[in-house]
Amino acid sequence: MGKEKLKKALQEKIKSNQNIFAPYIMAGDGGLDILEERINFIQECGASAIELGIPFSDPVADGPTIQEAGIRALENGTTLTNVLEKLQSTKENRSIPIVIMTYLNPILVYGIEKFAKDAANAGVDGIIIPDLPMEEEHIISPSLSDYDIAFVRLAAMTSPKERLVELAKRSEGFLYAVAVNGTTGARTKHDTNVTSYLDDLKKYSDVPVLAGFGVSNTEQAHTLSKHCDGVIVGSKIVQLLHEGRLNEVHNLIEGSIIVEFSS
Ligand SMILES: O=P(O)(O)OC[C@@H](O)[C@@H](O)c1c[nH]c2ccccc12
Repeated sequence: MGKEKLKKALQEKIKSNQNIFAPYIMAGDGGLDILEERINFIQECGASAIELGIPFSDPVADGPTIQEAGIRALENGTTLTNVLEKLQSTKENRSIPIVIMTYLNPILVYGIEKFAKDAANAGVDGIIIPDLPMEEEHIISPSLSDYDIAFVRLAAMTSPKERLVELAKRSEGFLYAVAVNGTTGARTKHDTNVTSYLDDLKKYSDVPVLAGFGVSNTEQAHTLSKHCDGVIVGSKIVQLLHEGRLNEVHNLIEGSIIVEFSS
């Protein structure tokens, strides 16, 4: 469970020479009743892990696509509590690691210790908290550690080298390399300096490095994966799922993980 499960799932992909692909989905978008079905579908498409977003009223790091998905989920009555309950009641049917992405506030409201305990019990393997700076993370890291939940850190392109080195050292499960200066949202290309940023993070990190923000097609996934271990795709996946374009989700995941040999 937990850290070990996440580590193993990612290492397996790396060993079999595939790129890692971790889709982000918004819990409760389309109703909590279809969450299990969506997780199973993504698992079957060959994803290595799922980043599961908890909807929040003030999602400062998110662009329009994920903001709108969050509003739909909140309107459906989705809360951290009922997401954890759903994960708990369906955990036997799932093998793919789950990483929860939530802003800090819902955890504070829930209670830090109780959150770590209930999340572990629900089969949550890792967590990402984008609005919790490194200087404040001691409020939660001991509880996560007690319950064996991997605490994934986010690296930003604007951070100085020493900070990136420290974040890489602390990160558990994988290191999330934010690949744009801005909010989440599908883009068709990245700045050219992203590649050297990823190369640097690979040097600093003992855990896999995954690039996220702005990835929306297989070409970008391949380009970025040459400089790290794989990608996280949010907005594009959220949009395709919302529109019921499951075939395209499948093609995006499958087409991104398979490394083509160039002659
Ligand atoms: O949507 P994009 O551009 O594909 O980016 C990934 C992203 O959605 C997901 O990882 C995420 C959604 N909300 C976040 C907030 C902070 C950090 C990361 C996230």
